[in-house]
Amino acid sequence: MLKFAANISFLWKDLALPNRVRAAAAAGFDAVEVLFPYDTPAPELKRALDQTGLPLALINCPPPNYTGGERGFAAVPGQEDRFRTDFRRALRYAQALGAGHLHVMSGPAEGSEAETCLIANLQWACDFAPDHSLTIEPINPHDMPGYFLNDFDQAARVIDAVDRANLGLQFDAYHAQRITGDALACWAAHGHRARHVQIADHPGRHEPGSGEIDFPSFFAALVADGYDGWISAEYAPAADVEAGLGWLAEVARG
Ligand SMILES: O=C(O)C(=O)[C@@H](O)CO
Ligand SMILES: [Mg+2]
Repeated sequence: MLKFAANISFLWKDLALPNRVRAAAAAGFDAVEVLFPYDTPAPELKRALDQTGLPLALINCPPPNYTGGERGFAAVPGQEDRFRTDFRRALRYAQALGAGHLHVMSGPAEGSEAETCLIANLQWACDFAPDHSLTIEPINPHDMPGYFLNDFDQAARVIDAVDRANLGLQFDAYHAQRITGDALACWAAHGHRARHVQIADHPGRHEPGSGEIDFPSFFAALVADGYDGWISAEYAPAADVEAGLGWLAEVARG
């Protein structure tokens, strides 16, 4: 059975973070994910998670000092010490909250030197946290110009080169559609590497069903392929969050 998480960095933005967890539980989600939870004291968030019983599926690395700064350092040559410091902090936060995955952001870079740097940093991180699941996510270059990891073949190459069991692909159907023009074909090629899935339709990055991605077929492919990880709703609600949740009942749960 497919399991759905609410990305509470995108959903219920008008509420305080702990209350977004409560809203996700009330709306029927099975988990939450938070991109950058670091401005909220971990015990406050933990209390809401414990009260609702919702697990935290994922957080992003790097942690603090992110706001207004770069989107990670993992692929930036010369920033290896910064990467390690950030990673250790993010890991502590992930462990305090029981976060399932840590999404390691590659940051702004280009070229083969950056790829070599990313591979070495990920090998270090995987070995530093062998019991923790790490993910990398290709992000489309229109939304995040200059971000290093912007292609699924590139992500596959990096994952294979890192060669650690605790690193996997974060497959975002919206980015897959925007990068390749065909999210389903992209899933067919790369889904076997996926540890975590995120969804939004394209264009617009709104609710599934609002754009061109065939989500019933996408969900059917996940089921057929035995995908058993989280599917996180990482979209900008077209209007009210609850009013846009018809897809959860109708499309995803049949
Ligand atoms: O932008 C996305 O898509 C993500 O999943 C984020 O983790 C990037 O911050
Ligand atoms: Mg995403």
